[in-house]
Amino acid sequence: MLNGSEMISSVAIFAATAFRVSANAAPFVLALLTFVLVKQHVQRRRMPPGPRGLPFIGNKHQVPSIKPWRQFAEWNKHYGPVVSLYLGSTPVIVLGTAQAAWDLLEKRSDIYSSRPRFVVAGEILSDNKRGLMLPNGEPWRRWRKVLHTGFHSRRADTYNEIQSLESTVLLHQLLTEPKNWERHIQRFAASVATSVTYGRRVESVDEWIVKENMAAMDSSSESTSIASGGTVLTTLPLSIPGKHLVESWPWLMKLPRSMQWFRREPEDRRQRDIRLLTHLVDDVKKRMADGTSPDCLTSQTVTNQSKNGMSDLEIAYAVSSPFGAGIETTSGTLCVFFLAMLHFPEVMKKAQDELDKVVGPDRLPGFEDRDRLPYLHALMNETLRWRPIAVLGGTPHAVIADDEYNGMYIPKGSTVFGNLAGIMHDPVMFPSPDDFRPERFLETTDPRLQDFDLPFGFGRRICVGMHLAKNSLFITMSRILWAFDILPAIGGDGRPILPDPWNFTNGFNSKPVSFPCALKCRSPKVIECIEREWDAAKERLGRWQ
Ligand code: HEM
Repeated sequence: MLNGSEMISSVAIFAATAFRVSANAAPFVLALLTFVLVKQHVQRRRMPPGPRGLPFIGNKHQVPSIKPWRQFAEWNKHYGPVVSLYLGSTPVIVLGTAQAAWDLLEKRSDIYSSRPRFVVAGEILSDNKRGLMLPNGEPWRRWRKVLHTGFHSRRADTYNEIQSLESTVLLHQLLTEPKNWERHIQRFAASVATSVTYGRRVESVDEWIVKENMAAMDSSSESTSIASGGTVLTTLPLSIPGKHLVESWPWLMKLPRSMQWFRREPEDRRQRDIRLLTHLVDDVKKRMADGTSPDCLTSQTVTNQSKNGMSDLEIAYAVSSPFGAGIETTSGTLCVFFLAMLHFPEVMKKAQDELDKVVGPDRLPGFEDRDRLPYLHALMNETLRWRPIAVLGGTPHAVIADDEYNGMYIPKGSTVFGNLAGIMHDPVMFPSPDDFRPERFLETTDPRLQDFDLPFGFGRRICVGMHLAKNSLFITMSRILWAFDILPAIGGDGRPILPDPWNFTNGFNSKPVSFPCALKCRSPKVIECIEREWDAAKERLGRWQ
């Protein structure tokens, strides 16, 4: 929807432009506008079905800025698995079933793997150095290769040691300070990210490296949200009046630089980001030189600089990607896990029975138990399905050539959302979708569900940190359930507090709004084991200090 400042600025610009247009040019402009409208109307009739919009603004007024994925899912229910709409002059395609998303974003990924234009976050804020927002092309391929080399399946397993040690720290924190469970989870996710990226762990989410990086990522994801198909996904308060406008009217970039009011704040932020990201890489280089840096994404990428052909600055931006993409997604999914355990205690009990049988009370579960814990594995998949954090499928895709799907025309330049919030609740693929039933992943013979990658996106853009994320989820979920019963907190009136299972944040990633819960240690042996393992872990963690 157009906000107040957008509306005022649009009218002002339109009036100023109209004023300058001479009387002779007016008929030409009118003809041009009519042509655009007629073309859009004709094109729209061949496109997938969808809600009727208005001239110029399209469906902007119908897309809520709060949790737009819910409206998208409603439209998919009403119009079918492929829906089209317009946000301003940008055609938008919303995919509401996994099949439609696989058919287009995977099978045709040669044309569906680009990104929409991100004027503020991509071009101004990061000078096109944040790969998540880069269109399909050589710079994105170089960026992606660095991250793929750092996090492909076998390489991700080389980080098991730090994930295991960090999850031991997490258990100890949950044991000694259970009230702050959410903060401990965030610290775990942040520390895994800094360790695998810069070979340096963090003791607290208040450490500057986390705070500074999160601030950099926040400003980037704020602008990304705004750009994702016009004003959809606007979630954070905007500090730059009229910043939206340049996403809808990129020709404003052609104004003399001094008149581009929307530039100043992101450009200042860019200088700050460059200083921070360069400092982090320099620190790793220094530790590489004196032989104290553990193997990490930055050390690998710096070592291979002549092969990957990237500049120092490109490397600094590329290796920072796990911060933006990996912390909130991992910690948010773990919060969903806590929420689900409160609502479905019978599932928790089943997983604990499996852990007791396979692991027993005398040692912590480890990565070596992975293949012998099928129910736990199914529980992890069900957590990712029940409430996907990347509600709209992460950053939207863009299609770079005209296409046709089941007789429907999809124009080049469309923004495409794989609406995971809707897809994961498609009752045909997931019967009784609101239930939390890990069994659905054990009963299925569908290989796409047995090897469940759907929560991680599609095609060439599929989450590059998927294996690392799955390892983090496995080790934390198995150890937490092995050690604790997750129970509702007790309110002042003596009654259990059960949080609303739909109370989620608005935003690019949507996670449960903070809620209290109680953690009860399952046996005295568990406490002994956590204390023992924590003592042993402290020394080994020294490598990542
Ligand atoms: C539970 C945790 C996670 C979930 C649910 C998740 C989900 C996603 C999704 C849905 C996408 C969009 C894919 C698409 O465009 O089709 C994505 C992209 C991405 N993810 Fe993750 N992610 C998680 C953890 C991580 C971690 C730990 C890392 C870091 C190592 C990471 C790095 C990335 C990157 C760099 C991209 C952009 C890929 C590109 O544009 O080519 N993610 N993720």
